[in-house]
Amino acid sequence: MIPNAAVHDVAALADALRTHGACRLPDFPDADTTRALRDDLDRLLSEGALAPASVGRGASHGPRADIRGDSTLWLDNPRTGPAAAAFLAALDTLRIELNRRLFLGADEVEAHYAAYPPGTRYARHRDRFKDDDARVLSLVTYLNPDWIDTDGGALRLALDEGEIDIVPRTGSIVFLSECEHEVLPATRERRSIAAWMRRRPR
Ligand SMILES: O=C(O)CCC(=O)C(=O)O
Ligand SMILES: [Fe+2]
Repeated sequence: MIPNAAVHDVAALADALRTHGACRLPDFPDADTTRALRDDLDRLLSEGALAPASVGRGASHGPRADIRGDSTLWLDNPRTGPAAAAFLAALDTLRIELNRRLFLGADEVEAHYAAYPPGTRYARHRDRFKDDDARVLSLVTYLNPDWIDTDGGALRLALDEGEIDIVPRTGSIVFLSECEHEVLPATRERRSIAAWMRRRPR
């Protein structure tokens, strides 16, 4: 079982990450912020602002719909609205508090909007690249309030205690970036924000 925590209870969140490697934040972001982020993503999608995500690095870098089918836009892109900037600031506050408790040494936050068309997936992977351990903590926020379990699209996390499926409705899930996970296909478009707390290259 993955514990739940409130975002202001950073001690509980840190404890869950230490003991389970993952924690749900069912009430983060709050309802108003969630609505504003959903509206922002709605607008960006209607403007065609998201682009097919790439996988890999260097020469092998490029879109691979067989591995991941989402389209993305970074939250710090000038086309995003004020809700995106406010959410990045909230994530940064969380980063600082978690650093204090977990000694993550995370220097910065990065986040992108993502939309998975029906039937697309993200094959099992780690958010750390083989040659780069910059990402220490992953956080995914779901923007699909009327999602039902049979819509599919679960995030499947491979934790020490076994595989756990997260329904991508609302709220956020936080997990260690070294943990393997995959996004299962859904019957409808699946919207989210994927964020990472990471070390700056030194
Ligand atoms: O949307 C999710 O549930 C996870 C997305 C993911 O694994 C990623 O973007 O690296
Ligand atoms: Fe991932």
